[in-house]
Amino acid sequence: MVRTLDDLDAAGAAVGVRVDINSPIDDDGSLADDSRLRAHVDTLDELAGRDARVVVLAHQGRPGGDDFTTLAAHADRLDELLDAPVAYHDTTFGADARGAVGALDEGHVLVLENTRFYSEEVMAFDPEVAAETHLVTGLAPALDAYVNDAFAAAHRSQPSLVGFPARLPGYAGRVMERELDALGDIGSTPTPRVYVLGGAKVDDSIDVAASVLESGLADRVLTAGVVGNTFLHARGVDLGVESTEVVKERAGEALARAEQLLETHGERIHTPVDVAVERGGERVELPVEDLPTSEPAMDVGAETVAAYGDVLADTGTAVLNGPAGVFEMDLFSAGTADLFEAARAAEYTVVGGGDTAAALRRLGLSGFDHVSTGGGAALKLLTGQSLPAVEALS
Ligand SMILES: Nc1ncnc2c1ncn2[C@@H]1O[C@H](COP(=O)(O)OP(=O)(O)OP(=O)(O)O)[C@@H](O)[C@H]1O
Ligand SMILES: O=C(O)[C@H](O)COP(=O)(O)O
Repeated sequence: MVRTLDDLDAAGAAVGVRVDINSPIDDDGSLADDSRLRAHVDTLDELAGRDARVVVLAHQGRPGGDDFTTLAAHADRLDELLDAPVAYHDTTFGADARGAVGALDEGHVLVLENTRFYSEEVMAFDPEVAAETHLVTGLAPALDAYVNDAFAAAHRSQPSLVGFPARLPGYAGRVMERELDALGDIGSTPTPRVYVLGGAKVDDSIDVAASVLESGLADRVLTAGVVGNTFLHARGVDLGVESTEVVKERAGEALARAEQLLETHGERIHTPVDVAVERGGERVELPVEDLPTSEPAMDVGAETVAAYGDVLADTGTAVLNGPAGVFEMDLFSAGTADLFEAARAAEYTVVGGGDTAAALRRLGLSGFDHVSTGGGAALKLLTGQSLPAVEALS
């Protein structure tokens, strides 16, 4: 059982709060999207409002990436979003950081530097070993408690995620609590359970399909996007040169696994019955029987949405991951918009995936029971696996 903020005596305490505010960064170093910061406002304002001294720990990007930057801009934006005053400090652990935490007033928030500026934080550790890292031993003495609100990073075993709770009393923040409530026990949600797998991370989606079909978590898998094209190809449909190239590039060795899955669970895996292409600047929908075509298949067609809609209307739980087409282009957004709309007919709907959440925002889709802040972390829970950072809290 994970303790929550309801169990924490916050007043006057120095509380380290691990959040996931890893965000897209513009060329000039500013934040291109602040939705991940907004997600943590409740947790941070609640703690500050309860007179905690709030110390924010977070990562941004990976070493070597263009988005691997300081958290100064994140602190500035949090200062605008939170009721509490927010300051930034340019180290994460050591005497300097401990001094800044010691000087922090009750009800104030201090954002420490990007945890991944330190090499230990890009490695995976068992919690007992993570508790001995410089990052943890160099900051924990200044803290009274640790809150993990970083659901989207909870599939990582890095020191800031699994090391602190070995040294300090650990609690789940409000984001973590909501995500675990919605996704933590997917096996007890209403049945039949249908996984709708789209998007372009084909190998990941094939892993998910294999896992949920074999464990029985999924009664059916509906495929769309490049994932759908891959299963069509694996079923022996010739999509045409362009789409076949994308499928081979995206699926790689996973293509053979898709073929095996069709052999063992083929009757539970649904593939598109029509696809949309661009012809003379117009959207044209082609039945699968009319393939191959020289244009790339960029979306599912209306017949597919109707067929999948029939399945979803009799569904207990719909789990949606990945858009049904290239939703970023107006010509190919209909499949995603209409399929997600149809999924709302299910008794309980959960949506996971970073690009999927962006698609919902862009297409103005709402009304799902739960939209996860996490990609990889959500998928782990949705395939019935546990998360190291949550285990470390328990
Ligand atoms: N038929 C298609 N052809 C090419 N690209 C497609 C097609 N269908 C969907 N996509 C692309 O798939 C991308 C999103 O796929 P992805 O698997 O990354 O989604 P996600 O699971 O929500 O994201 P994440 O796993 O990063 O949280 C979009 O950029 C979209 O344009
Ligand atoms: O954006 C994410 O998925 C999380 O912040 C985890 O980031 P990572 O994949 O670089 O560990």
